[in-house]
Amino acid sequence: MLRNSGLVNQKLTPFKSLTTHRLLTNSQVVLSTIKVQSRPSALKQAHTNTMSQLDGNFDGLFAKIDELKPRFIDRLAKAVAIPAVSADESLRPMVVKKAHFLRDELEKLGFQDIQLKDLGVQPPPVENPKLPLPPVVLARYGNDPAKKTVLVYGHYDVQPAALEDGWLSEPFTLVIDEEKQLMRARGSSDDTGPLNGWLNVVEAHRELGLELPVNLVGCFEGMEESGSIGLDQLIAEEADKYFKGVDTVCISDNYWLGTKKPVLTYGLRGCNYYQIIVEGPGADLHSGMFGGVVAEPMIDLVKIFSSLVDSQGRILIKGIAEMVAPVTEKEKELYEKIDFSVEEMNAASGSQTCLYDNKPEILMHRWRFPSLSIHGVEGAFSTQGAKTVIPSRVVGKFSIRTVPNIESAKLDKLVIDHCNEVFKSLGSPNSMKAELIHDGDYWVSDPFNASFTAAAEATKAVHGVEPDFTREGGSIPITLTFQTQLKSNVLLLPMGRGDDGAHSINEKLDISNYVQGMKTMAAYLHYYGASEEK
Ligand SMILES: NCC(=O)N[C@@H](Cc1c[nH]cn1)C(=O)O
Ligand SMILES: [Zn+2]
Ligand SMILES: [Zn+2]
Repeated sequence: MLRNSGLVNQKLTPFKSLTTHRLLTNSQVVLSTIKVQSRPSALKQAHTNTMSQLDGNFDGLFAKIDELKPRFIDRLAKAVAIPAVSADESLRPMVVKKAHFLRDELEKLGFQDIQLKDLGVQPPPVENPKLPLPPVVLARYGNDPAKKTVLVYGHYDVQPAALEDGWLSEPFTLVIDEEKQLMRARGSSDDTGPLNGWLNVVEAHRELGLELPVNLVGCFEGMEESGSIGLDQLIAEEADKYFKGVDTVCISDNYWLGTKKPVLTYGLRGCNYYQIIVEGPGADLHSGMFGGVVAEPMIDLVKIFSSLVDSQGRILIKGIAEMVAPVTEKEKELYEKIDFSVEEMNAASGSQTCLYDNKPEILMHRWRFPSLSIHGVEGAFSTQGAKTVIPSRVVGKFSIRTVPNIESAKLDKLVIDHCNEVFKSLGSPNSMKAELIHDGDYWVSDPFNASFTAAAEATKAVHGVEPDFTREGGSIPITLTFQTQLKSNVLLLPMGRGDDGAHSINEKLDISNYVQGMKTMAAYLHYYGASEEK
């Protein structure tokens, strides 16, 4: 269980919803009317039009985003209030409800061709074999052949959260901490805040009567936190249909490395998630009557767990290290230049538990080496007190973050064979099954393209500094699929900070990151729309 960070004496304001929204009607939307024969000359014309509307600076657009801040916070408050936890089967209706909320917001903002794509039922392993997957929400804004098309991806599902885990306030209520100028709620940073950012950018343009410089295609899923199940297939099916003509993909679903310097991200680790089911006695038993007499599933599980990884974070499963790409001399130079420190790492984890004492090693272990994490045990006693029970069935959960050049299928075999061997060596009469729950590939790309350049220019325009180019230790399973299926570049443009507490207790998004993030998104669209190449 995660512990309370100990923050006290804050000035807290539960966010009060605004009751009035002034929205533009469709007739107020300024869409380009340029009719074109050839794309390059049309693009040039379109660039001139959209950039000239801004007169070469973003002052008006940025001022509008500042002005609309209360409305944008209101939208976020409404969105995070829906507990769309994809990993909790009982909350699946809430995930679907949030898809409907998103659809309604898109409709109000004048998005077109809004579709809720049904992905069928969730494949095994799953408790309820009829559990429907939440829909993928597709929408477009503008369809002008003279403009470039940017696909923006986000996810509306969130990680689980419970007050008793140590949250300072109810996780599905947006709370504004006035003193720290931050918004706290599950999903504020990962990924409801950034997803809302795209909607807000469109709203700011509409309010100004300012044409969007690109066509936008929105692809918003509700299963990212559970492996993006079903989305690969949808992207393959829609590559030449809904997604036809997409020039680049922009994902805002990760974080700055630290708390001050904006970054653009060109790499992610993958994630293969496994479970180990150990079963024995027919029911949970009294340990006084059965302890020492029956084989305990929890004891077997702990033995297997301890064979996976050591306390220094070294993976003990044979054959994995051999698949990892060697570190090159040139690569080592990269890490020194990144703005980060051991202190920032410790501050983000709220502890002094870092396994490495220098920046390059921390970054390499976060970005380019695999890691194995043990997440929890289903079926085991986990609350306060001292219950003397022998659980009859336990399900252990762990995952491996993957990196170049780990082959996913080969990894699965190594992991499952390892678990089977260790269990066999225990000589236990219990039964054990190790299996993959879901997986998603790692992704590393070349950041030298028009989309990254536009994002770097946008960052400079908003923050006054050049961004660092970073990789990310987390995973966004669908990134590689977009790149391969749409044959396009993918840019990761993070909104939140490294200390946002995504997946942890007290997840937050600084109000400045929300606002500056939207300005960066908006400027990015303008720079990218005006760029000569894809
Ligand atoms: N913001 C990205 C993110 O949090 N991604 C998840 C994806 C995932 C993979 N398996 C389960 N969830 C992450 O944990 O990195
Ligand atoms: Zn996310
Ligand atoms: Zn996440």
